[in-house]
Order: sequence, then C-alpha cells, then structure tokens
Amino acid sequence: MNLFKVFLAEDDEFYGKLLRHHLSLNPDFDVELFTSGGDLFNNLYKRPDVISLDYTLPDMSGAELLRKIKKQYPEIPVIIVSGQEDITTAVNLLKEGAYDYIVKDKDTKDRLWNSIRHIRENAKLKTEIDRLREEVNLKYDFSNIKGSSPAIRSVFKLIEKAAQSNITVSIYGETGTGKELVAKAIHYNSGRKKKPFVAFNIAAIPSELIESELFGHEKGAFTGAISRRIGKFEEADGGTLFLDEIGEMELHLQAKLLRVLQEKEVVRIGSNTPIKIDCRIICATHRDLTEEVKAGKFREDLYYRLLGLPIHLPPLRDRGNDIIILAKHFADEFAKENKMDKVTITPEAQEKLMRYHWPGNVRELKAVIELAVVMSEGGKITESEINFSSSNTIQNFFNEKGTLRDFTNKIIQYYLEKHNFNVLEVAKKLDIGKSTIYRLIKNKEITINK
Ligand SMILES: Nc1ncnc2c1ncn2[C@@H]1O[C@H](COP(=O)(O)OP(=O)(O)OP(=O)(O)O)[C@@H](O)[C@H]1O
Repeated sequence: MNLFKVFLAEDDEFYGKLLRHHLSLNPDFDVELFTSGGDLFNNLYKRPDVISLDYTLPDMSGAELLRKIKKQYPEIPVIIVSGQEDITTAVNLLKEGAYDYIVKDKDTKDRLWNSIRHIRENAKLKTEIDRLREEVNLKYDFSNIKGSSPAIRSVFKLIEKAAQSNITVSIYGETGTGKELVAKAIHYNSGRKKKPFVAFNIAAIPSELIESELFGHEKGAFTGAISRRIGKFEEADGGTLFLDEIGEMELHLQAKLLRVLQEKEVVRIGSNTPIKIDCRIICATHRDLTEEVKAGKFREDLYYRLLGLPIHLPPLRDRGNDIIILAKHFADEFAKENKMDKVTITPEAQEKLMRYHWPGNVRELKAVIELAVVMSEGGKITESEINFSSSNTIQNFFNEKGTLRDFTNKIIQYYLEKHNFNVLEVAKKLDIGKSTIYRLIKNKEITINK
C-alpha cells in the first residue's frame, strides 16, 4: 500500500506543527498541514486518504467545510478536532458524515493517531474486499467454462443473453455437466454481480428444513428455532438465488415457492410481515421436468414460472473434442496448483478418454485427470494412468455384456482386489464358501495379481 495521505487543517500554527510532527512519526503517513479551510479545500484534488479539521478555522466553520467536502468527495473520511466538548455539535457533525469528533486536550494527538490508524485499516480491508471481488469475477468469467464444441458454443450464447437480462433461467443437465458453473457465469456477468450469489441445493437439505432455510423464521417459530434467521431469498437480495435440484422439491413446498415468486415477497415462518425480495432465480435439475409434470410430481404452474430461459447443458460424451480440451485444461491447472512441471497426455491416453462414456461428466473427468497427473511420470499421462473410478466402473459394469456367471466372477474379483486378496474375508462378506473362490482361482476364472 502507498503512503497514507493525511490532510490537517489547523489555524493555530504551533499546535498544527505539533500534530503534524506527531503523526509523521508513523512512516506510513504522509502529512500535509493547512492553516485555512479554503487552502485545504483547494488541495483536495491531491486525494487525501483522511482529513482532520479544526472546528474553528479562520475562513469557515468546520461544519461548513465538512459539508463542502462530503458533497464533492463523500468517500474521504473527515475527523473534526474541536476546542470544546459540545455533545449536540458532535452528534450533528457525525450525522453529517464526520468519521470522528475529538476534543482538544492532552490526549488529542494519540486519539487522532488511533482514529487515523482505524481508517487506514478499514481502507486496507476495503481494498482487500475489492480485490477478492475482482478475483471472484475473474474466476467465474465466461472464459472459465472450457470447450469449443457447437453444443457448448450455443450455451455461451444463451449465457450472454441471460446475463444481459433479468429473466429466470432454468438449466437442465446430467450431474457434473457444469450447471452451477453456468449459473455463476450468468450472475457474475450480470448487473447483479456486486450482490450475493446464493446457491441452495434442495436435494441436500432434509425436506422439513427447506421451508425455513429458504424463507427464514422468527425466534420461537417452532421447536428448535432459538433465534431469528433470514432465509436464502433474503440473503440473495439484489443478487441471484440458485436453486439446484429443483425437481426434488416436495409438492407442498412447490406451492409456497410459487407464491413467493408471484408475490415477490417472503414471510418468515412465525411472522405475518411480508418482506419484499428482489432476487433473480436460476434453477437447475437433472430431471426432465415435463415428465415430472405429466407424472403429477411437479406443479405445471411452477414449471412455467421457472422455465424462463431454458439452457440445456449437453452431457460430456456429446461434446466431442471438448473432452480433450477439458482434460488438457485440468492437467495444466492441477500441475500449476501443485507446482509441478507441465504434463502432457499421450495420444493413446487421449483415445481412452474419448472412448469412455463419462456418466459423471466434467466432474468425473476432472477427478480422473487429477489422479492421472499425480500418477504420471516424466511429464506424461499414458493410458495406464487413466483410471475410471469404482462407482463408474460399476456403471460400466451394468453396461457390459455377459452371462450371470461372468458377472458373479467380476463381483468376486472386485471384492478380492478391494480386500487385498484376503480370500477368507471376501468369502465371509459375500457369504460364499472359500472353496468356491479357490476353485475360481484354480480355473483361472479370476486372477490374483497383488
Ligand atoms: N466447461 C467446463 N469448463 C471447466 N470446468 C468445468 C466445466 N464444466 C464443469 N466444470 C467443472 O466440473 C465440476 C462440476 O461442475 P458443476 O458443479 O457446475 O456441475 P453441476 O452440473 O452443477 O453438478 P450437479 O448436477 O452435481 O450439481 C466443477 O468443478 C466445475 O468447475
């Protein structure tokens, strides 16, 4: 941080110099002294970080100068130093925007020092918050969503349209296709980006808690409501509320949600007072909501209310070469994060990635690549480092063809690998005789290669 510029206005030259000397003992402060209000005012173009004003200056009162400064430079904090303690004047000055009111006595210079130090710390925090905000914006910038397939490019176009308007957005896509990423990209590219993005996953919260989580509750509204709590709608005020897994919401809650969306106000549980809300809704689901409507599991009126601008996120297996673009991106990102050298993916490994059907989509690809980077040697990911996780292997397992006997053998093989080839333990777990396992090993129907 640069030097902290302090302007002092003090008509008593000796006292002014004393204050300047004292404050200048802090090497971070750059102090400039003025003996009149006009002189100080004419120098404001130098943008001081803080101003300390004597209340009685020769050419104008401290209150008058405070007003002039606040009108033109409302962000500069102003401290008033006064020869007399007058509570009414102090309160009025604070109301008009003064940061502090200090009475002249033997402690003035220390109090002024402390007050300026507080202002400086707040300024530092503000800079830090602005920096983090900027970082978040960059992080969820569009460029964060990788891919150049026609399918993803048409998604980009829709994100752009959504960001430019306030329309409700509904995102449909299988698990791990990037629904939350898209919701964030819309928010952080929209006029609401400086306000909160609040994500709420309906499937992750027990249904009896959803209502109070979304709409809030008053103290004592129900057993366990030990204090007042604002809901997600209020939390997202001015910003965006991302309702993930909307298809999992129970019918009676759907009716309540619909009312909130229609009235644009929420009533906390245990209260009668409606609270106006202004938040943009983005919802997401992996279910086909039209089917849910047909089956009577999702209200038709809510469906139309939420549909807004629909964005369909294609599964990874339909994005062609994006699989490789994403894999290279994750490999670079992961290597950088772990301060490793660049890792490349061999053509054979790329083919293996392209052949797989990615039931967990981009999330799964990310996990597979991260593991492959860790396992890689000599800066290369080869075919053998590409391993699909066990849950996916199970998915694959059901997609494979085979007799019941083939499936049984695979299950035994899987358990043996999982339990470090301990035949007794596996026999117990699967409730089969250990001789069955030994027979399969002997007949080479299953293999033991620790
Ligand atoms: N196109 C993409 N480019 C880069 N990273 C992506 C992309 N799509 C998804 N990801 C990453 O994949 C992971 C899963 O994405 P996200 O959580 O947005 O998926 P989701 O569809 O919301 O998942 P779920 O259905 O489980 O809620 C995240 O780490 C995200 O950053």
